[in-house]
Amino acid sequence: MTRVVIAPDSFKGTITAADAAESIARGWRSVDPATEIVLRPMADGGEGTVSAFAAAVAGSERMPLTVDGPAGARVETDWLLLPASEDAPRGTAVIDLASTSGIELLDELRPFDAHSGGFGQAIAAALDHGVSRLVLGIGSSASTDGGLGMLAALGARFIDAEGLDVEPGARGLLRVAAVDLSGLRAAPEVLVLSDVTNPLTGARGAAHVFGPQKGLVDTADRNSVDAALAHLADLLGLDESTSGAGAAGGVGGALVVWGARLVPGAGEVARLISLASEVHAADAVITGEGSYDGQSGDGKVPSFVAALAADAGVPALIIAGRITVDADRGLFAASASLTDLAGSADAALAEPAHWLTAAGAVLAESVFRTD
Ligand SMILES: Nc1ncnc2c1ncn2[C@@H]1O[C@H](COP(=O)(O)OP(=O)(O)O)[C@@H](O)[C@H]1O
Ligand SMILES: O=C(O)[C@@H](CO)OP(=O)(O)O
Repeated sequence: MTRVVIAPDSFKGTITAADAAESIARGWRSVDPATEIVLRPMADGGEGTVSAFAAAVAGSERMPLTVDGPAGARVETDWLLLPASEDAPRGTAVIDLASTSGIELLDELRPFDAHSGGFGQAIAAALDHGVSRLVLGIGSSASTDGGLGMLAALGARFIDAEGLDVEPGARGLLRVAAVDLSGLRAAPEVLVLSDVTNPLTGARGAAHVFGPQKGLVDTADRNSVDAALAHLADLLGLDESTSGAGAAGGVGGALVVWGARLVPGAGEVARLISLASEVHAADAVITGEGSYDGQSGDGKVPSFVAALAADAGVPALIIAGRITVDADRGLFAASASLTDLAGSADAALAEPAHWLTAAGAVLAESVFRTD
């Protein structure tokens, strides 16, 4: 083993992608100091997307602003201004929803009241600045509001049966009777990096798949929100089956209505950091995320990196905070779970860097045992 690429996503709630990659490298080097290690922290549109661009694009500038967070309290955040280029003469704004309306900004889950308004406010700020192009990362959201909050911040109106504006969040979504897009700001060129490819509704849709992690724990509640998303799609003329429309609680679908183009985020970030050529030149690639589970096949970082590795004929290895029984282990030549190594989820969550280093060593040993 002479060259190893380490390309994890962040481990949500515990450690950034960059720190995770360094910790894994430390563990690998403790087994084989001679291996050349290439660090390529990844993101998929969810948290860490702006950071990945900031690290990769020279001359980019953080633009601070304050928005209404997912629970209403003000959040100090920023968007990223990429330098002007031939095809974007007034610059490109990169904004991630995780930094304005993300689940990690909540003190407690608010399945009916959390909303995506702050993301719309940040987009409006970038439009006010006059940028030529928007690159929007979506994922890691706190809400299932169908993108109502975001579109409202951009000038749309969502009206109840009495003709009044509905309240923010899924609570308002459940009562929408009509939409008025006449005041919606015009979209420039908008590229959306989506962390998942799920449709808006149904068994693989926003409410049923990502609702529970946001607090929509009752099946009856998820069914109501799912039906409300379907109604919203009808009103907006959106095809519910659009790939990625179910990302970030339906923000993906709302952005399609605004005229955006949705692409799988992992692929776009990988292109930016030249991951494919690094993987081709490697003897193995290590990826990872907090929870490697049944959702991870839908365009998330580990399955994307595994596909790149398969194309290159290079073995892929995975480290995750936990690996559930429904996860597809078959994509990887070896795996390590921090929860198993630490003996409990609490222990793994308490010291992520320590257990990532241990996992890096375990994977290196497994490779050298079979060499
Ligand atoms: N160090 C860790 N040890 C154990 N589990 C972790 C660790 N870090 C994150 N997790 C688990 O991973 C979950 C987040 O999953 P992750 O894959 O990072 O995000 P997502 O699936 O939303 O992209 C957390 O809720 C937590 O349960
Ligand atoms: O925000 C969400 O609804 C989901 C899917 O986009 O993101 P994550 O799986 O990262 O929590």
